[in-house]
Parts: sequence; C-alpha cells; structure tokens
Amino acid sequence: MRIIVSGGGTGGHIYPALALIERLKQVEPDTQVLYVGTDRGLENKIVPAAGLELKVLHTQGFKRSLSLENFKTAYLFLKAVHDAKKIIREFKPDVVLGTGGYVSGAVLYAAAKLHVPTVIHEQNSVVGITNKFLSRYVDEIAIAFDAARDQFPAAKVTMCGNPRAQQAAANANSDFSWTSYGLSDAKPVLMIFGGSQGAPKINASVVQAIPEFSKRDYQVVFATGQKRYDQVKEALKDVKVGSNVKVVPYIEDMPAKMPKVACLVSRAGATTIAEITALGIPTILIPSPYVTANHQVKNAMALVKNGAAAMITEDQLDGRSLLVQADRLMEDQAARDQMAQASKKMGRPDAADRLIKILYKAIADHQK
Ligand SMILES: CC(=O)N[C@H]1[C@@H](OP(=O)(O)OP(=O)(O)OC[C@H]2O[C@@H](n3ccc(=O)[nH]c3=O)[C@H](O)[C@@H]2O)O[C@H](CO)[C@@H](O)[C@@H]1O
Repeated sequence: MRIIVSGGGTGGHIYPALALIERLKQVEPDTQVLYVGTDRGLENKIVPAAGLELKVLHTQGFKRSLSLENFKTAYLFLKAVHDAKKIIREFKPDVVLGTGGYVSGAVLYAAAKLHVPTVIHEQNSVVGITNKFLSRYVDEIAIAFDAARDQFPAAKVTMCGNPRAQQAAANANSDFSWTSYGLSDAKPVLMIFGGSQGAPKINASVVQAIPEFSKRDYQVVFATGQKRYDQVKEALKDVKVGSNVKVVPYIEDMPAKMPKVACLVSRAGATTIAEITALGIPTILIPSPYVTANHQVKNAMALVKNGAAAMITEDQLDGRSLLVQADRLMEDQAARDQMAQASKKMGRPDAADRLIKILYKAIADHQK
C-alpha cells in the first residue's frame, strides 16, 4: 500500500499515526509511507526518529474569536492545500489518513478534492475542529470513543479505538530495564508526565512533592516536557533530589517502558488513555482544563466511573494532594491490581487492525 499520513502538533495526534504505520508494515511489508506534518510540531522530532520521510507544510490554527490573524490563517490554509496537492500528485498514494491537527485539515481536504480515498481518525470523545471540518469531505471516519459518533455523519463512522493501544499491548512483555535510568528493577516505579509537552501545574506540584518522594521506598520517573526542563531544573536547584527520583525532559519509546510502570500520573489525553487501558496501568489522571469543551475531563471520567483510574482536578492539584494519591496507590498492591483489571477491560488492543480494515474499505469503495 502507498499511504500518506498526516497528523501534527502534539504527540497525541502523531503516535497513533506511527502505531498504525508500524502495524501496516507488519501486515504489508512493502508499504510505502509519506508523513506530512507542520514545520513546528513535535512531528519534526518524532517522525524522523521513527525512520520515516517527513514533508512539512506551514499552517496555523484559527482563533476562536474574530481576529485579523484569521485572514493570515486562511491564506496559509489555501497555500498548504495547494502544496499538499503537489505532494499527493507526486507520491500517488492509494489512501490518505489524517489523525488530527491543523496540517491534516489541508492534506485531507486536498486529497478529497483530488478524489483520492480518505480516512480520518478521531482520538477524542469531543471531536477536534479539524476533523469536524473534514468530516464533510472524507470517505471514512474512525473513532475511539462512542461519544464521538453523533458528532459526525453517521454513515461514515466506524468504532476502531486508538492504534497506539495495539502497539502498547504488543509490547506488554517488554524487557526494558530501569537500570538505564540509574534505577532498580526491584522497586516499583511511579511515572509522571503532563501529556506530550508537559504541564506547568503538574511540574510545579511534582517539584513541591520531590522532597517527600525522595524519602519513599518506591521510585519516581518524572518527564517535564522538552521545553519546560530548564525551568524545572532551576526550580529544583536548592532541592535535594533523592537517587530514587529521576527528572528527564521527555521519555522516549513509551511502549517499551509503560509495561514496567507500577502506577502513572498523567494528563487525560486520549492517546495516553488508549495506552494505559491497553496495558491496564493504575493511573492518577489530572485532566487539562485548557482543552476544547473540557474533553480531558470527559476522557478521565470514563475511566474513573469504571474504577480504572483516580482523578485529581487541576484546581485541587498541589504537591500535597499529588503525594497523598500517589502514596495511596504505590503503597497498596491490592488497590493497584483492582484498578489494573478495571482499566484493562476498557482497552482496545486490536485498534490498528481495525483501522487498517477501514483503509482497505475506503480504497475498495473508490474502485467500485
Ligand atoms: C493540550 C492538548 O491539546 N492535548 C491534546 C493532545 O494531547 P497530547 O499530545 O499530550 O496527547 P496524549 O496524552 O493523547 O498523548 C501523549 C503521547 O505522548 C507520549 N509521551 C508523553 C510524554 C513523554 O515524555 N513521552 C511520550 O512518549 C504518551 O505516551 C502519549 O503517547 O492530543 C490528545 C489526542 O488528540 C488530546 O486528547 C489532548 O487533549
């Protein structure tokens, strides 16, 4: 299969695309892939690292309020559509897949106008602005939460889950060792990260809690987000950080490491949730209150209701509340086991295979 994949900006849109590609190459080893992203997003780091060719377009998001900047955005969109058409004509894909982010708006719109089969994947329960716009033009829409169904044209929608779940499940028996982080494999690890880019309030709370974490019998791996690392290091300059606590900018190859985590603290982004439920990882979710229609709270509540996660809302978050919840789980294996079981029941470990079927369907329907 020749496939163009486009999704950009944050890890939550990029990792599902990469997981799909990894699986597609297992099913069809001669698959040819071109990734189209923005010139600024995390894809510039993640996609080449995965050994894929990346072409970039310059786009930006529309402001919700009336703004002069929106004229520039509209111009950039039209230019990006024009450039995307050129890329599509040259690459001649059998199908184009969009996984969200502004750049996928231009690429999928261009593909639809060129009558190339198109599929979009929506990771969230509340549909993103780009996918909402594209839903009129594309052939097929794959969703990961039932709640997204009614927000799209019914005939195009198929439940599939998030391909990153299948990748996570496939790595469940990972042989990763925490010794590469200077930690022990004999003691449980609490992993903390605020989404793919880090989150200021989570970072500040972890900084407050570090003197106590440093006295615990468990270990802590804390990712600050690439751009926030220096700031956190500065805040920690007079704090004695125990040898059981590791502070890093970013955690690479998460599917290898997540199975080796006893408990996780994280934002409630859809892709993170797909990973933790695929593996059944006890998690304390801290939903971001800064996202469209508060969708992370909805993502989180779906798990909390089933006993699959605990939640701290951002307004209740500080070093103290974080520590209390973390201790409660890290010091109670039975509570962790119970949460793990409930979480795993919600996982969709065949999501990539389902998405591949949807790609085949879009291609076949065009050949009729
Ligand atoms: C602020 C914002 O707009 N967030 C959105 C964005 O979040 P964001 O990009 O943070 O999305 P997710 O939480 O869904 O995904 C984060 C991904 O990054 C990985 N990871 C994270 C930290 C790290 O150090 N290393 C690493 O590999 C995680 O394992 C996961 O695969 O996209 C998600 C999916 O569309 C949405 O649900 C989120 O609401």
